[in-house]
Amino acid sequence: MQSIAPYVGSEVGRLRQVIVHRPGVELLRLTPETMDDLLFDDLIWVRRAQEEHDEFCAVLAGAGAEVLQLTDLLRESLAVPPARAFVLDHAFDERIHGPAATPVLRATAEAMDDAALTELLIGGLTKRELLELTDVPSSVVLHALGADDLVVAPLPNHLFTRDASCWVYDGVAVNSMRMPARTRESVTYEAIYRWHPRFAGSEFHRWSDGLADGQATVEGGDVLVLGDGAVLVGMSERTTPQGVERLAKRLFATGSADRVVALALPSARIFMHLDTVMTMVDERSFIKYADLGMLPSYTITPRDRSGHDGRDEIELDIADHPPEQMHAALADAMGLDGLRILTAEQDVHSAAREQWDDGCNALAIAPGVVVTYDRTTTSNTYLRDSGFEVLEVPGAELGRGRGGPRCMSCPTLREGVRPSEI
Ligand SMILES: NC(=O)NCCC[C@H](N)C(=O)O
Repeated sequence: MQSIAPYVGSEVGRLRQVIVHRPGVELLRLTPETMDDLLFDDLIWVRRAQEEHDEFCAVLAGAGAEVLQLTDLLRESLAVPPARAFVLDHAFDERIHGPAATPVLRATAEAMDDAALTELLIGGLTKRELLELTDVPSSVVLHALGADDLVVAPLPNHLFTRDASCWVYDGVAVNSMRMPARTRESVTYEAIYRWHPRFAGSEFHRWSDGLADGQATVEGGDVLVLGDGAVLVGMSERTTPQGVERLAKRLFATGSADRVVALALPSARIFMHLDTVMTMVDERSFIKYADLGMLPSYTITPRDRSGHDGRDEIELDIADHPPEQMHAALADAMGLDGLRILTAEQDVHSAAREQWDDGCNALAIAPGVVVTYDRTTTSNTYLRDSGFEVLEVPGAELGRGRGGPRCMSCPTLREGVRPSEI
């Protein structure tokens, strides 16, 4: 097993290792009644989504990246007794399942082998399935559920491995998630990074405390590792100023970064994460949704630390930038004279449709080489005409969860770039 320490030095450097999640039984739990709460806009044809995802993985592997499946990592982590205990402690909760059902659920799960437990944790469990496994004492919570209602919620958004954890330089944020449907995803990553043999033996920093962070939510779709000590964070529907502040302080305390640009996005589902409207495609270029416009931003830097020590002592300097300075502020943080902003010319309806279909959610696998969905034809053609290599993957089914190639990838090893030398 490879034991190179995880490190993500940039947004666009060569991708060496990445965590993905092949969609599975959890997507079969979506129904017209549950899909809204589970943050999907439509039901998925799961077999086709799996084929699409397999093509996505083949493109990443073909480009030289080691592709790690989240399911494998979780299953292998569960073989480590403290990881198993941690996951069981966090998956079943009296506040959700009630005091009568919780110990029974936990004991039922504890008796499962690692593969079955992995499927339960990601795929969820209905009352009928539970009753096939065990006798349940009188539980008002279970009594009130229909036979096919879910007792343990599925995690269909694990498909978007980017969000619940993100690596920034030599550390990882296991994120506190904004939406209830996604909070348990952080438990999976905690187990993997703390106990999976691939990660447990490596030294890396922690940029957040995941489940304990409460309102200080950050989601990886809002975090862009610009390279050379700079980070861009979208304050969005999902990422709060509290989360940005904690991330900045921790990054500065270790010296892993010294510039964080926070961009104030509108709080709306179409702009749910920064990477749904703006992604980096080479060392100085960003693809940007036409209707995003110019937004206010702040550049956060560490104040001179003389006289202080210890990470809690880090103080921040915050420089405000009005909307018209958005690109200049970003370029400045990157040590560049200017940025190349790529926005395809198309009518407003077509632009809105392509954004919704993740046309801006490009995953760079090397500078100037990006993976996108095939359906965003205008954006893809525009990128090619602008000199980029575009590797298309099918997204007819995967796209219904509102995430594209960047959302579906959590890089764990990626080379750095030095924008200031471009
Ligand atoms: N980075 C991303 O934009 N991820 C896509 C997340 C989609 C998911 N259905 C969600 O609403 O959280």
